[in-house]
Amino acid sequence: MTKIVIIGGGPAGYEAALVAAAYGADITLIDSDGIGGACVLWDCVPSKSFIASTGVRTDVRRAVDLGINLRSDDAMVTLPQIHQRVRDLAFAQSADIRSRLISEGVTLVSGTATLDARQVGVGTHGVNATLADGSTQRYDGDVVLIATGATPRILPDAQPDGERILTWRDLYDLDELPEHLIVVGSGVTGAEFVHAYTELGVRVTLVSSRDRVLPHEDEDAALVLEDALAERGVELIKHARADKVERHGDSVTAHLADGRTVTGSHVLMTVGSVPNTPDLGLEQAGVEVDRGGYITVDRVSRTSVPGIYAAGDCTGLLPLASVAAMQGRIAMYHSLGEGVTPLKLKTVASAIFTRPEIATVGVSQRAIDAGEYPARTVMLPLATNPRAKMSGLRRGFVKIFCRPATGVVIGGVVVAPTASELILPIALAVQNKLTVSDLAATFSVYPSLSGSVTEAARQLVRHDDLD
Ligand SMILES: Cc1cc2nc3c(=O)[nH]c(=O)nc-3n(C[C@H](O)[C@H](O)[C@H](O)COP(=O)(O)OP(=O)(O)OC[C@H]3O[C@@H](n4cnc5c(N)ncnc54)[C@H](O)[C@@H]3O)c2cc1C
Ligand SMILES: NC(=O)c1ccc[n+]([C@@H]2O[C@H](COP(=O)([O-])OP(=O)(O)OC[C@H]3O[C@@H](n4cnc5c(N)ncnc54)[C@H](O)[C@@H]3O)[C@@H](O)[C@H]2O)c1
Repeated sequence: MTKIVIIGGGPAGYEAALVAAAYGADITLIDSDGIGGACVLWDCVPSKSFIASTGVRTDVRRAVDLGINLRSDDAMVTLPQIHQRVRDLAFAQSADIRSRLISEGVTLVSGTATLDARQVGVGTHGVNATLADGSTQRYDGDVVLIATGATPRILPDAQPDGERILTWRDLYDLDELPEHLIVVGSGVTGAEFVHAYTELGVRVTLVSSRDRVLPHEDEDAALVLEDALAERGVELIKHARADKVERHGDSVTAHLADGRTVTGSHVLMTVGSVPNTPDLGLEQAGVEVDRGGYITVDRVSRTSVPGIYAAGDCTGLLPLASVAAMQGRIAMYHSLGEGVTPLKLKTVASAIFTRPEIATVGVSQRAIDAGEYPARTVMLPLATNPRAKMSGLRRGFVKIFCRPATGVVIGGVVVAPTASELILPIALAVQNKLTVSDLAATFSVYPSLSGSVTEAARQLVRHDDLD
């Protein structure tokens, strides 16, 4: 029986354990902070649960456009209740995953693991775990999977105090809403929290080091969001890098590199993450890392040491829960000698949970514009969609990209309130190499927002696609 030791109980680690259990492997999973990982306990699940509450206020705010007079100011926010709901959901999901792992026969160890550089025999790797009582325990595996995730990046001169200078993991401990929240960093995490707090009626200032919000995402989509945020009163400070954050009593001041300052009641630092790799004993074990500390892996999750695999945010390939889980599963299939399809990032679908949501899959507009992929493209505003008109939606679009000659769909972007759901038909097309003709010939419900997906495909169909 193959002995597998997994370090880290997030999506990369627990999904790997479930796959390996199905093949009858002997699995030990060691986690320091809780099953489900940062994904379930601090990052993805809590933020999406929090945003679900703020979304109710979005609907209340928009109700007036549809003839229902609800004043969003009257929709009182009970912050402790929202935070309790967020925590309850996170802990319940963690408990669910824990029970499932135990029922599949996975041995769970609560402790902090490091690789043991001492090789016991050819092809056996040692892992030492420091347990809660301070004792250490050694576990040997034919295969080791490192899935230790990442931690919020902290700027040396902006140390979080958990009260006014915050990372996103501190937010659910606040007793009251900030009066004026400064968000530093306009990536996906920053954008989602700017959206959420604005919906709760908080004054928000966003400090962006670039010329726009979401610098790595589709530009047209980012501009729609920027416009929506501006309408809700968000102040965007562009080309601004925060060097230092200082607290004076009940206020905080962010000092920008060009000398400007921004003062508010709280600051939320969303300046990215760093991999949890420094204390794992990687160097002694010969596992290669890159300059950022991310573990170098190939498309089947192998590290530089045979038998040691790595998956998820500690590899820095694409920090998404779905990708982490897939890397973990791939590692197990490969190590157990099962058939495996190497990771293909070009088919990954992802979404940003703002209002409107932004969802993307496949090749980006930027790559097409840069000439990396020849493509035919279409951008169809939702304003032309009957369901959008009925629901009073003013913003959003569907983009589809296809190969010039064959019409095979290679990517797409959806900006809509439910873009995270609407991206699926385009993701299916990308994954299965369907053509725009295939999409165009598919019945969509009338009236529906997904009708814009089939309509956009129809606009890309050329007569020669139909030959
Ligand atoms: C605010 C935010 C929102 C996000 N929202 C989404 C989203 O909506 N959708 C999406 O797909 N992705 C989202 N992500 C990304 C997603 O959370 C990560 O990609 C995912 O958590 C990666 O999973 P992982 O298994 O690699 O690591 P993690 O979930 O970080 O789990 C790693 C685990 O390993 C443990 N560990 C670390 N070191 C050791 C050690 N030495 N010994 C034992 N255990 C150890 C950690 O404590 C942790 O429990 C979001 C990220 C952030 C920051
Ligand atoms: N909905 C989702 O799926 C979701 C949500 C959140 C995060 N994520 C994942 O996490 C990844 C990381 O996202 P993120 O937003 O946490 O990090 P990020 O690294 O993508 O963005 C951080 C931003 O902060 C800026 N920045 C860094 N230092 C700064 C400074 N001193 N002053 C001002 N700005 C500064 C950077 O230029 C960057 O634009 C995403 O790419 C995504 O894969 C996913």
